[in-house]
Amino acid sequence: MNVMSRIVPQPIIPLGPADGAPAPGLEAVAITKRFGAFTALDAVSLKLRPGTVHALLGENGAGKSTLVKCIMGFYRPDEGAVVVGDREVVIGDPRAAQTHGLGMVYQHFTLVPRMTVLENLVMARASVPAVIDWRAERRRLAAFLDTMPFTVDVDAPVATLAAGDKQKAEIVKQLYLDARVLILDEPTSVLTPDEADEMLGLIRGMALAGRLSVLIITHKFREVMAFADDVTVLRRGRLAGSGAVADHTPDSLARLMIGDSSTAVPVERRGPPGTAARLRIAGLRADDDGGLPALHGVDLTVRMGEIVGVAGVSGNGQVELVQVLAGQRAATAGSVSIGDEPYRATREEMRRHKVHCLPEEPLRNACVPGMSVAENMAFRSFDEPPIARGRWWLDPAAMRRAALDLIARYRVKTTGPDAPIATLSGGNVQRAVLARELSREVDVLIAANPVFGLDFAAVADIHAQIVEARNRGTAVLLVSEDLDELLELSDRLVVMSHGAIVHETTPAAADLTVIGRCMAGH
Ligand SMILES: Nc1ncnc2c1ncn2[C@@H]1O[C@H](COP(=O)(O)OP(=O)(O)OP(=O)(O)O)[C@@H](O)[C@H]1O
Repeated sequence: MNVMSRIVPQPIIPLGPADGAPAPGLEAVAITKRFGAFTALDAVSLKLRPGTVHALLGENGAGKSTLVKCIMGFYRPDEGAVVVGDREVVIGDPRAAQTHGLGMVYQHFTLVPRMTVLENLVMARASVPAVIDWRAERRRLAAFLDTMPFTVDVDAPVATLAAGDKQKAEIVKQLYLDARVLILDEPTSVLTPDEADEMLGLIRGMALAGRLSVLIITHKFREVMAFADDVTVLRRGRLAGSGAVADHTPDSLARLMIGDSSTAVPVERRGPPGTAARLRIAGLRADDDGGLPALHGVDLTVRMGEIVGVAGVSGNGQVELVQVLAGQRAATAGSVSIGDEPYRATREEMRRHKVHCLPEEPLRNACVPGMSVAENMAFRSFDEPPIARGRWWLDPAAMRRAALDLIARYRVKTTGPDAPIATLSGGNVQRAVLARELSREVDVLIAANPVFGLDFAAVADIHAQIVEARNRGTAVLLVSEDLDELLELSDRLVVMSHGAIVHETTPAAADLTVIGRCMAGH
């Protein structure tokens, strides 16, 4: 335990969630939210019934996060009200949401990795005593966990937990903070399908038992159909439909989400991959941020016109591999070559070999959040005509024109090319980066979870573009945590575990049990 662990007796405070009172419902009534001249939510209402799971659906940029942020006090709605139980409440900030029994679990983990679960939970409380009685806190948490349908190792540092356990710890944290209405923003996107089902099953069980009311943002119809009682669908900031899930099918939900717009037709892989190796990785080693070895000698070849899928549980070196190939991390040993030339991922080499990267978390890893959409879209082209004029000058009008073209072609939802890219919805940041990277000639494409957080129409679009690039001869290294995506798109599939390639197969010959075992490190 850390330096704060001085032991001083403290009274044990009773915990709310196990006190037997049923969880309240939540209502958002005619919420309107404007950003300048843009109306992100237009009189949207949503009713979460007590003790139920309610799915919130909508394409990227439909307004789901904005609605949730209005409920949780991150934003003040311009009009409308929030009702918890039978009382209208004004939630000025997220701390106030906590006092009304509202808790939020995000897509990305928020617990401090180096602290234990217990330390995280105690430190997250609204008021933390100056001197903490860790023994009493531990007893209190153990008693609380006894009332839960799952266990979490409270003494484990969060960094050592598997993704599913981290997400459980995030949920435990909210319940420990007395949340009775839980809002989950794409909670399963970092989990394997089994972990997702387990977590959603537990949540649903707790809702059925009346301990929780749950609002869940998700893009996965399967999860809606299997785990939600009710559904609300948003389209372009308006309510498109709502009702019991039992009255819907995935098709009817898809229609509510996108109206009459069409989705991309799947593209078949045409012809066998080329014979010439384009990207060759040999004995590649690299350290992680903490200086510990993350890549232990990766050997991998991608041919022209081939998609090589890299499967694996996150945290097995995939991030470091992509970073080395993108020039964001130095290798400690081994080599990478493109064609017959050594490749060190300098800007000049990336341009010459037409190497393009779609990293994870593009807002963090591939954008400057405060810069405009147009500027971010020009990162690849600002020093070339027509945007560059001579050696020193940029032509802002040419940059804007190029951005307007990409915004239209890649259907990026933004108020315009001058908007800071951080104001776009998560999915639309992703689209903007994809537009920048895929709209040029691409010989080598390195993509890490390229459809993470995208709605189903955008997923179809991006998948079609990746396969089209492959059919044109691009060598594609596709790193993904979604095995279905890899099986659908790849010519060849490898499994990465503990920083090395441990298995190779084709999708046709793939044995899921073997892949699962390799992913688990056995
Ligand atoms: N702070 C802000 N300033 C300006 N516009 C914003 C801001 N926050 C959100 N928007 C806009 O509001 C709209 C709704 O965004 P929101 O993030 O709610 O969408 P979403 O449905 O959650 O999408 P995704 O599935 O991509 O996460 C988007 O067009 C977005 O650009």
